[in-house]
Amino acid sequence: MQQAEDIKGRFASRLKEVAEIYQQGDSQLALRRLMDAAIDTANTDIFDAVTAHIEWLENANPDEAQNWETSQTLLNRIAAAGVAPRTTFGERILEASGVRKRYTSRSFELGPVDTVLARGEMLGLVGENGNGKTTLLRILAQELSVDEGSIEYFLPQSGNAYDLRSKLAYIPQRTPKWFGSLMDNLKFTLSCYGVKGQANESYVLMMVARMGLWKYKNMQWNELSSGYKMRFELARTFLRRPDILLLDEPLANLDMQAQQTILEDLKSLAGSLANPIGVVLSSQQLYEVEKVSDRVLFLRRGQPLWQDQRAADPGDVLPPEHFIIEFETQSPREELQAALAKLSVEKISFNGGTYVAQFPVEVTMPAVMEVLVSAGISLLYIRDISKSTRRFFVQS
Ligand SMILES: Nc1ncnc2c1ncn2[C@@H]1O[C@H](COP(=O)(O)OP(=O)(O)OP(=O)(O)O)[C@@H](O)[C@H]1O
Repeated sequence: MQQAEDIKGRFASRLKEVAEIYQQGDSQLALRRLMDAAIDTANTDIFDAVTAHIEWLENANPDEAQNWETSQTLLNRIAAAGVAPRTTFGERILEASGVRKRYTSRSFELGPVDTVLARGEMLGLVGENGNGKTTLLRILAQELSVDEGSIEYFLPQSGNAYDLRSKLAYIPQRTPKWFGSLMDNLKFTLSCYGVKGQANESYVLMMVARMGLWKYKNMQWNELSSGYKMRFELARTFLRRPDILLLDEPLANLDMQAQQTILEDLKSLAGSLANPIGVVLSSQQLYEVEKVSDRVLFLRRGQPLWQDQRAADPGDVLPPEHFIIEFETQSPREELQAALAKLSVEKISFNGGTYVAQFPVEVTMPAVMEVLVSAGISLLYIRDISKSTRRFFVQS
């Protein structure tokens, strides 16, 4: 009961947030958030109203005021329809303990990996090529067996291996080619779950709109770019309503803008109020993944390093022990060392074109900037990586 009241309150505040985003003038983002709320209603009349709105936006090219007026009516309808939660946000759905896998032919060993995943949570798996990300994802997807350790899934009605597999969605790095139109493929997927007729059409169109595929709905596989192929895979996967989504390098071949949009979309779809899911995604795009993930696991030569190595539970985030920056400069190294010595620099290393400097934890970015500027050192780039798993990349 308490949970239902809580979700009602959160739904209302999400709708309020959408209205605020419209008023701030970011109508693209507002529309995506409006669609997330619409999907949470699980109401096909609402889906039809939203897709009619998308069609109108495409054809009528309204100004901001007209757009806001019709969007507001839609928001009121979504508020009246309400949210129908199917699962509980935040409950633990996966627990891996002491997972190990060996490939003796390559003398590669993964693990031991211990981790947990909750509904609505995103776990980022980062590391350079060949460090075991795909192996771990495939183990979590039940595609590979473990040599040691165990994985427990806490999912309803997943008593046998087939039921469990239907609740886990794994999107590999290279997805297979499909035939026919994008729309027909999505309709077929949904019909396999027993959704037929008008309800099928309404739900698929809603998902097509949400994933930014509206203009591409009649296109075929070879007419879509890598980014839109990934969007199609995500649409198809979300129609299956998995409990756990495992994605291998979904950002590969995408430009920066497309990477950001996919990550934000994943985050908000995972955090759905009606149907929150757990997401694990692997990537080499460390900063982008860190921005949206609740936790990050860094893999180096199969060994897991958590964002916070001192935490008893991988979910805990403790304050950093050092202040660490990464930067680029063309100034001489001696000048740099002399300037940073004023802040009791503990370590300076040069790694792949960038410097990394470690200081006592009380040092701040403005203090660093001040000593560098007064020593006449010009910077090409600077970033605080005290909390980032980037510090593991540079310590190897
Ligand atoms: N089926 C297999 N048999 C033997 N060795 C394998 C197998 N699959 C992967 N490996 C090896 O295990 C190591 C980890 O590979 P994995 O694909 O898990 O890493 P990754 O971090 O996902 O890298 P990538 O992004 O390149 O896939 C690599 O050395 C790889 O060559």
